[in-house]
Amino acid sequence: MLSNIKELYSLLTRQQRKRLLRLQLLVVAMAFAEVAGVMSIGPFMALVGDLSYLQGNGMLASLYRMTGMNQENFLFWLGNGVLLALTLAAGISMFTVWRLSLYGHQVGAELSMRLYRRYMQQPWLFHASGSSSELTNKIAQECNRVTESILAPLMQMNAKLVMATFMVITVFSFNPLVALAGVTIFVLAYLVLYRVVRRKLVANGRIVTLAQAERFNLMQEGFGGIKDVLLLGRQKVFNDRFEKASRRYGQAQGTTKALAMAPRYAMELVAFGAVIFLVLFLLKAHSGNLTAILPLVSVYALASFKLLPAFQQIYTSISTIRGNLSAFDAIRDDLHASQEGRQGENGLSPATGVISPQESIALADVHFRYPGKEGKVLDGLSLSIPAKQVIGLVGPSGSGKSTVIDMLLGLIQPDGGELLIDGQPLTLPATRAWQNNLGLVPQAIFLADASIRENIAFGLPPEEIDEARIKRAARMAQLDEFLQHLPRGLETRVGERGIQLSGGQRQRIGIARALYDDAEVLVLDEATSSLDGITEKRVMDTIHEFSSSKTIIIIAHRLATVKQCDCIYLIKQGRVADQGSYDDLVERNPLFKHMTEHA
Ligand SMILES: Nc1ncnc2c1ncn2[C@@H]1O[C@H](COP(=O)(O)OP(=O)(O)OP(=O)(O)O)[C@@H](O)[C@H]1O
Repeated sequence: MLSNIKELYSLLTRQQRKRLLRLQLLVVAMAFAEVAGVMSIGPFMALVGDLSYLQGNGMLASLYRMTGMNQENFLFWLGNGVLLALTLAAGISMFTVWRLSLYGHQVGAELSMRLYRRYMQQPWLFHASGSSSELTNKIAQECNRVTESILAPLMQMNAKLVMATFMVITVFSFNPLVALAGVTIFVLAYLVLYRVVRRKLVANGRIVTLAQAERFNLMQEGFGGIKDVLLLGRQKVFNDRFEKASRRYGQAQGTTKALAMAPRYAMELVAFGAVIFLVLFLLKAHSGNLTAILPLVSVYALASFKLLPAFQQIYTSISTIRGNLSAFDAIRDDLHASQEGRQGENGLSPATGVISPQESIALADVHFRYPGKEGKVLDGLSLSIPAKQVIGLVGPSGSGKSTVIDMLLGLIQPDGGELLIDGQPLTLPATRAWQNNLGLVPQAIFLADASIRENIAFGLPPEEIDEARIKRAARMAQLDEFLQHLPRGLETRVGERGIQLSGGQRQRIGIARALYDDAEVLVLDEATSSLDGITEKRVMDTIHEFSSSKTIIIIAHRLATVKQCDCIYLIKQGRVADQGSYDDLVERNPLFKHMTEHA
């Protein structure tokens, strides 16, 4: 557990470490205030028991003589003084606890920001081969567990440990034997309890992590594929699986919480027993003189009143941390990686500048294999796309067309071969500038639960959206007529993932999105497959209209879509099998001819 805490500390930024150090001063101040508050009760109780103390030579007697008050008044004001000391101590404690809790939660929030930033910066392949529910779970759930169940308890424990140490030292100075006996009893009792439950806590932590990941997965699968779920009648399967995972989660989490809190009652019993034993012991030692033992008993009673919850808090913190370390395990590697990434963050090319192809975009003898997959998807593929022309990519399903597009877009890097812009290889740092000039309409268009306007200007804050560009893009994507029928026009919300729209409407918003930035290279990956013949023709005519100013790459299964292309590449098993105009290919290529007949 200590090594994990050290590791967590190493993940803090320099400012966070400095702040933690400053907080320690506050923690020490709190401990002092608490101890002073407790100690001040001693002299007061001594005086209550025996007013003759005021006649002696002690500090209290000198103070009494200085004030010139009568005995009752002095006792009254002394009582008020003690109360003030206790109030001050409570105030400082409240303030410290507030600052500590704030610190823990701010660090937690920063960790989740770090993870979000890291995942957002990962290349396409990272996302293409992973699960988005896993990432969401790590940021939302595991980070929350680290915050609530590791960082926050650590902060609490930090304060209580310092306070308890100060308190024990002070009690020690009053009567070492009594203090030693008391502390030994408590520490031993807690140690025994902790040893007994430790294993259970670790096992529970793992169960919580696994069950929670499964719950997130089921939520994403269930709600994401609700249409299939409803049609296939799989609700029960999903419900059962969710129920099982939730039960496991509830059971483990409940047990962990109970195990962290349960010893309180046993410990209260031990504490009361100890106080009774102490009173009896002191009475015996002072031959039954109650006045003599009253101050000592009051200090011990108040000290244990403070120490008992402190011990309990330390124990609860340790068991909560132990039960949730698995949450830290789940995000540890990503957090380390995010720390390394932070240094390189400035190295990311800025979103400024564009690379504008004047002659050609080419792939030269490229090879590519998806990580973890056996065969090559692209196997020595070469093609050249003249600038300002319209090019079609066709081929059987799975032949590698989308992979070619991802490579042209700079989303994946070839294992061998090169992407050449005007004959120059595209370097990694220049990729951002290249992408600034690209517009893509993907097969599956992601729509956010926002207005049509916000979806066209995807990701831009509303104040930065250019109205003229929105209108132009909507017009070119043949959205005008559709928008006229909507009472709220561009303000209409589309529902999550555009659920309130038809496939064709979604596609046209996707096309408008690609046109919004007026990119010089447009890539349409099955972009018009959901449009009816007439709308598709209108969209394609508009696209062909600006073919003299843009380079356009079209993937289509419906071969009529690529009929007007200047050149068509036929892709087969990761290579270019043939190329030429539509008519040429129909005439000479049996596969192409076959495809036209069955399109
Ligand atoms: N993210 C990925 N991870 C692993 N393999 C992948 C991934 N994406 C695609 N593949 C594999 O690569 C091969 C080519 O896929 P690709 O999507 O490029 O083909 P395509 O010609 O565009 O197909 P379609 O016309 O059906 O869209 C397929 O066998 C596919 O299983």
